[in-house]
Amino acid sequence: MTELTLEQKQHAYDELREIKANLAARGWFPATSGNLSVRVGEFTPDKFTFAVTSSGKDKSLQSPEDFLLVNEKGTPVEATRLKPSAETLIHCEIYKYTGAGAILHVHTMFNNLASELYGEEGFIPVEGIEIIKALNIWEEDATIRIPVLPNYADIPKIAELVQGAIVPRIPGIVLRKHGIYAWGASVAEAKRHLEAFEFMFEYVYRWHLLKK
Ligand SMILES: CSC[C@@H](O)[C@@H](O)C(=O)COP(=O)(O)O
Ligand SMILES: [Zn+2]
Repeated sequence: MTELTLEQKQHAYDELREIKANLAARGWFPATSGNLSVRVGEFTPDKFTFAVTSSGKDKSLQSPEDFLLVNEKGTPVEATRLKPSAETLIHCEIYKYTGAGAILHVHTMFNNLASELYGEEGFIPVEGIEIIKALNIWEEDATIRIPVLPNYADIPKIAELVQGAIVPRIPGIVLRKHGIYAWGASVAEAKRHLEAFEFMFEYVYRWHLLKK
């Protein structure tokens, strides 16, 4: 596998900086929550590198210590005192089993509420709303199920469940009362998917209240 160039690394950090500021402006990183990553360079399911947010940072602020490069095991590939996101192993599993190019994780009120509303079912059903097309699902009145996993404190225990939870046409997994991981081939695609999911969660929750 060829070495990453400085330009590749800088490009990944620039992309992360831009999407981080965009999502922060929406209030999608309350209380230091959330993490983001972009894959860099060559990919095989057993060997890849990605840039990820460092752990515990206020993601609404910018600093020179916001990102670092890690390998497919979530281990830093360069000497650094930065710690990768506590949830890096979940990113590792998503990359391994989807080959995605970028992953965005946010905690929002609506993803937490929807995850709890359907937590026992293990998926959030979304029926027939137009924005499903943003996931590249074009059939009329499509019904989709967004997977929900339990929110164990032990991240490796969650990571073990990721492979089995991935539904090929649904680029996202929700952790119950925690948040969503949305991915795509690029940052732009992951952002479109994330925005669509968040719209769906708000719809599902509000519709649930209206129906009563
Ligand atoms: C401060 S609550 C959020 C964390 O526990 C975690 O869920 C999270 O999303 C951010 O962790 P981080 O290690 O900064 O990537
Ligand atoms: Zn989180």
